[in-house]
Amino acid sequence: MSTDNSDPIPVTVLSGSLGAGKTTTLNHVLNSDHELDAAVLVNDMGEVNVDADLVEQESDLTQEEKEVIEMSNGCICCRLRGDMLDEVGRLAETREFDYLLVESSGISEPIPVAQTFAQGFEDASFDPTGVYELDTMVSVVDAHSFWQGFESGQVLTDDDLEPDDNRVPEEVLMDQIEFCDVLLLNKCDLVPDDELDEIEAVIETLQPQAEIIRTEHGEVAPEQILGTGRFDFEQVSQSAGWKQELQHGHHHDAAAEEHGVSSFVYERRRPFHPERIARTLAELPDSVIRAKGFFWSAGREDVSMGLDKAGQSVRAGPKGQWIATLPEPQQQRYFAARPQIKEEWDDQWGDRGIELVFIGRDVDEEQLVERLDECLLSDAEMDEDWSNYVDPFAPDLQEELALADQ
Ligand SMILES: Nc1nc2c(ncn2[C@@H]2O[C@H](COP(=O)(O)OP(=O)(O)OP(=O)(O)O)[C@@H](O)[C@H]2O)c(=O)[nH]1
Repeated sequence: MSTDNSDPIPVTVLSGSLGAGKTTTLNHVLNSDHELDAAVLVNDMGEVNVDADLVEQESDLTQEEKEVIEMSNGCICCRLRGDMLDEVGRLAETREFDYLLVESSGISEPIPVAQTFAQGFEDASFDPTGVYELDTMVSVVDAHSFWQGFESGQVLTDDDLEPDDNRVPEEVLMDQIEFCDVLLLNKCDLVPDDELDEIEAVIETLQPQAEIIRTEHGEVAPEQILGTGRFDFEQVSQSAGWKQELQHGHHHDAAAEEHGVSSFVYERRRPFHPERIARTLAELPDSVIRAKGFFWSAGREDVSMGLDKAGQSVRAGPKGQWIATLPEPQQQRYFAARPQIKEEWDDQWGDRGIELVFIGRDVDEEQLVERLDECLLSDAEMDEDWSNYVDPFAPDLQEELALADQ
């Protein structure tokens, strides 16, 4: 069976940390669905592409039925975005197959891969839109090393990533959890059930919309990750728990609460004292797994500061603009689109304020709120000249938050 030439070829992308079980899952699916006429694109960081050999060896499918394209020495999401499109373009022209499976390497990030398929890539010779259609974004998460995954504290080396990209493994893991349609919690054979329940409660809070499937040795039914039709760029971009919480308010999840997993929004219309909040953010308790949002730092009325905490990694710094600093016509457009902004407008400060989401396990919410409140300017400080305050934040979010005396 092969697809009609005019139908777009569905694509499933598997992301996941190194060793999470992507290849194992891929082999399981290829071996259990013999009707499937799939091309497999494997992107691996190593010089020798072991994964492609594995896929070839273990699958009964003949070379004619299945094409394995190896791509080495780079990460799909950056250097090889163009190369990946060249390959899938060549595949689309010369081979007939029903389905494209992409295994992206351990540190590659799911969002750029999805963007490449959904929107193409400016410098590439091949435009995938209309030829390919992203069907399902799958993230394979290693249950056995789940907690360590948020504690790496490592910095990826220059060899792993583009020079302007200095993200740490827990941030990439967070993207994999937050940006997927189906999440395979793999290696469940190595973890006791009560701990799996706990891990699942955390994942559900970080990512309330994906389907979570527990697996052992990647044993998933092919139809759970192929031809699901679940992918929708807009929807998945909005699916992260912190975004849902900011946009739609708090949602009670009994299962999560039973396991001590909670989330809340901290919202104030007053600036933080820059040094106090920098210290507090740098010292957030380990129980806070995820924090995200924006805040107003006194003395920096020109920009909104962003906060992005994933596991041990914390970034805070200038992120965006306040609507209050935009030219009048642009402000009017915001008011028209979101009347709530106008309703909450402050005569003096406009939309400046604080909105931070915290997600964690066994977080002492009361204590954290108290600590954050202490970082707000006092009434006396509100009348001070804020321009004398020291700004401890880096000029952008490229650097992790670190305090000089720590
Ligand atoms: N115990 C156990 N081992 C597993 C499971 N799934 C995979 N493994 C083993 O974990 C190791 C890594 O699995 P792979 O499928 O190669 O992982 P990967 O995500 O493709 O790894 P990279 O391609 O290196 O990023 C292999 O030795 C697998 O046999 C599982 O569910 N349980």
